[in-house]
Amino acid sequence: MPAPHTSSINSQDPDDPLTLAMRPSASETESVRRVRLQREADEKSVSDRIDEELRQERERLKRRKLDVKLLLLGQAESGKSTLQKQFQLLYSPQTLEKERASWRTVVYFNVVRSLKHILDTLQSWNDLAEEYQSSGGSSDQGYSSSGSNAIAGPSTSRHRYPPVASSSAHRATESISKNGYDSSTTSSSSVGKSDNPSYQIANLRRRLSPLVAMDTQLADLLSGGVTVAGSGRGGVFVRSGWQARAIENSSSLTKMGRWGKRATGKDPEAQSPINAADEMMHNVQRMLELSNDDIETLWAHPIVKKMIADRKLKLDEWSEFFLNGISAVSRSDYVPTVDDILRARIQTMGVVEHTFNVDLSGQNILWRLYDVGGARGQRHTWIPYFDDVHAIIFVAPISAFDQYLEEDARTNRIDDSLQLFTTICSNPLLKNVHLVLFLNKTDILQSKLASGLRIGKYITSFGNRANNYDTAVQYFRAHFLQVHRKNNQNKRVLYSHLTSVVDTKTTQSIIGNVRDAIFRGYLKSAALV
Ligand SMILES: Nc1nc2c(ncn2[C@@H]2O[C@H](COP(=O)(O)OP(=O)(O)OP(=O)(O)O)[C@@H](O)[C@H]2O)c(=O)[nH]1
Ligand SMILES: [Mg+2]
Repeated sequence: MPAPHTSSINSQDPDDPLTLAMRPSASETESVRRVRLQREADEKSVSDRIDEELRQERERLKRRKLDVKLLLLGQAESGKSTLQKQFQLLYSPQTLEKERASWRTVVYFNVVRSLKHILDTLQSWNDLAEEYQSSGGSSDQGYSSSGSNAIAGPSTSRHRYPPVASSSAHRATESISKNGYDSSTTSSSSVGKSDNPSYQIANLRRRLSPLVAMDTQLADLLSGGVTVAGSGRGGVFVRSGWQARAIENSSSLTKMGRWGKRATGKDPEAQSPINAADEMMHNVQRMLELSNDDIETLWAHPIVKKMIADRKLKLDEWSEFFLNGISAVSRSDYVPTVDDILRARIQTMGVVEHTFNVDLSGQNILWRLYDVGGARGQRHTWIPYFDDVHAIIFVAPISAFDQYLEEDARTNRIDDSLQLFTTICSNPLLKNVHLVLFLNKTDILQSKLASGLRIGKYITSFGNRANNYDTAVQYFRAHFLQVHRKNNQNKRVLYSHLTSVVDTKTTQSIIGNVRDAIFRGYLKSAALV
């Protein structure tokens, strides 16, 4: 059916009132006629263009109807984006390869945030640290509120060099040399001169402060300067497209010669934001390289180890991963490996679409995978995607029994996952959707139980069950299955898997099974249409 505006211009019916109204007057001069004809031709070309756009949009929607749509849902930090990376690695490895350099910004940010968290925690416990000192950091007696300033050691005012809080990357590197970061003037061995742990920590704090001060600038670079309430210790919310910004930075860095030359300030391009970002990344890399020994010393420090063992210092999985591998990360030629990319952590903001071409039984089908932000403040953005989705993978981290939501410190994370799963299972819009449950982070569950953490301490209904992996998995699985059973009017099947989505080999084989099952459901629903 033609669009209304075309019918009014082209209508040829002589009795049509609009045609009558638009008929040229009998006294129309030649020049007026030419102008009128030109105007009508212009209007027709605009109208034809709009018609063509509408036709293309209809085509696109028709094709879109044939695409498989898959939503990844679950609370923050459950592993949705990590699972999305595994899909990407399997079906579009070249795009992950292209993004590889951009992940360096995220890894640096993860390292800097982790150092900040360690130093802040040490500082906040400094009043209680006397026993740590007197026991050489190996006491089992825990902390006492002795009121000493032991861990932080000399107060800031007694520091030989004031800590650097400059927001300028350039000033920060300058202060690194002044503060003795330069390995030719000071090395980490000077830290070890004193046997006093508080002195050691204070010294490390001072030396690492310029690097730690880069935290906000790295966050701004990743988020494009958009700060969102609820960006927690995990870091920063990023929208889709953040890689493009970071890739631009990385490629211009490569052009500069492997972090080599710095902008002189004479080149007008040096004033551009990209160059400011280049310079900042260059400085962070140099700081990391020069601080490598200090980071290793801090990370291996008996007080830090003891605080982790006593659970006074809680670190996220990515913190431990990158601090353990700091010597590789701090090298000037560091490029994140696939494993690093799978471990790197940034919070997803809103809903991000990823597309893959999947070949199945001779058919090439486009899969649209939607990765969502799982924090509470992000969940309202999911709803528009419920309309025509074919399948959902719900990711629930069952290692999180001893953790609480960052957005609500009173809610246990397993409870939150179960509540969220209830709302998904009971949503009428989703009643025919193929549902898959990933009970994720089983590797972390295993190591937490091996370290003696007791589930019953955090989840009272676990009671006196055996505190081992099989019992725990059975218990958590039963709870999720029960939620599904109670909210399953349509008698749909729930497919569940025990996963550790950082493990590429097993995850990719699970993805293969999930893909086949989703595709069977998709073919059935396509046959019904
Ligand atoms: N060890 C281990 N780490 C995991 C696993 N799954 C995810 N992670 C890590 O957990 C962190 C958070 O994972 P993400 O995939 O970013 O979490 P998300 O669900 O996308 O979080 P939001 O975007 O905030 O909703 C990352 O550092 C991952 O590497 C797992 O099975 N085992
Ligand atoms: Mg995410």
